[in-house]
Amino acid sequence: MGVEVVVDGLSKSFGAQTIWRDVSLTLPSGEISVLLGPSGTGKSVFLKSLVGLLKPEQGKVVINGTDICTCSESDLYEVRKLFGVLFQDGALFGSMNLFDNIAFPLREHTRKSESEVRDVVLEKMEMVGLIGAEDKLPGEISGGMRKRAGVARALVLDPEIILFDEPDSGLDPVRTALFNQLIVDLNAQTDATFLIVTHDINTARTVPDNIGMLYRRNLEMFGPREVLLTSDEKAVVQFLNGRPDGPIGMTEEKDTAVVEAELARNGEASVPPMMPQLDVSPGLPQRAAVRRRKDRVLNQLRSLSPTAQEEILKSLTPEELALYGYQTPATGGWPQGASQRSPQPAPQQQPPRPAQPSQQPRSAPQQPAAPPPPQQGKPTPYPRGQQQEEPAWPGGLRPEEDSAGEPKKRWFGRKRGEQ
Ligand SMILES: Nc1ncnc2c1ncn2[C@@H]1O[C@H](COP(=O)(O)OP(=O)(O)OP(=O)(O)O)[C@@H](O)[C@H]1O
Repeated sequence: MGVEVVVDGLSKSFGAQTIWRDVSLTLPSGEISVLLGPSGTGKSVFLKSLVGLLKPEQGKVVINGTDICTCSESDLYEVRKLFGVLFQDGALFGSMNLFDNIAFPLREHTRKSESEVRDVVLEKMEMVGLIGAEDKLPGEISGGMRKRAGVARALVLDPEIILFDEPDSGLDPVRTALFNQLIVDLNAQTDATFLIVTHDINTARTVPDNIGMLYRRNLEMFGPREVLLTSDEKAVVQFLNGRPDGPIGMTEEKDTAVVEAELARNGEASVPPMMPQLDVSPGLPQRAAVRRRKDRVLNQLRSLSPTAQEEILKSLTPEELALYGYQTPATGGWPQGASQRSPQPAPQQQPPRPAQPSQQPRSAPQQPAAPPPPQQGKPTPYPRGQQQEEPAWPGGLRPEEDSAGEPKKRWFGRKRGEQ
């Protein structure tokens, strides 16, 4: 299983230019996260900071207990071995064929024999659908194939964290959709922690488990996909709809009065409806992260926005609803923010392993409504150590204590300006 990446209070500037400040988020183990944001908001700078290529002035990036912002060079070298990175253009050596490009990290960083190198390279080329193209030069293949070769090279050292910097750049919509499928399939096969930086709205809507957005030098929000994809924040709605009218301008954010005038003239856009998350391709193992995520998100459900709660509950099968102790009201509709927990404790049994439970929103089962139960702890179906109930929305902030015992905010649903 991939490792968790904990980012805490990270700030980065270049001279007088603040790129972003006080960024805190956790990339959950083995899950797919997407980082959105208008051009120039520092997404690539963020990726480089995660691998220690850039040094933020403040904050921590903790991976396997090591803060890579302050650790020694030798510790940083060790932590970097956990990463695979897909750069925008694949970053292949133009004079080497694909086989040698993909073999390069193995020959540089391991003592594998040539026959072992061959086995690994062919295995990874097969995973990305490039078998048969071993002898091609990067200049002889399409942009999509170059990206897949870049992914194969990122995979050869069996990384636990994989970063994708705009995997859709330069790809047509069909190739982008195919690449998105590849990302989901690779996540199922590796169970590594994925972070994707993208501008592609379809990618954001169909691939990740979690989404964040950088905007106005802040992490506007980060959390389960349902939070951002149902958000009515003006910048998020503008971004998801790809509209010119809204607070995001050409270079900087626009004046409030200009935004108001634009929205009054053109009408406010609404949040596009949720799309189902992509399923893995037939014949591949299910993503182990789906089950872990469900357990994690259901544990913090009450801290999320009402619309996100509703979407998350709609994605559960009736069996899962019962297992987690929720049931739908008789109307079949979800009350705003009142995800109802069944008064009956969920049975202690192995959870079902549905084929791909979160793929299609399921129609709400028609059951009698349960009265709102007293809030009480309930064993999780997928226990992973001590987990705590989250505070109820609004705010959605995840209180923790810092070393001075003061409450500290991290993670989900954090909005600009909220303390
Ligand atoms: N090494 C550097 N030195 C100085 N400024 C830099 C450096 N790297 C990035 N920047 C600046 O940081 C800002 C954010 O750049 P970055 O490439 O991270 O944005 P981005 O969100 O990835 O943009 P895009 O979506 O267009 O790729 C830009 O203003 C850029 O000029």
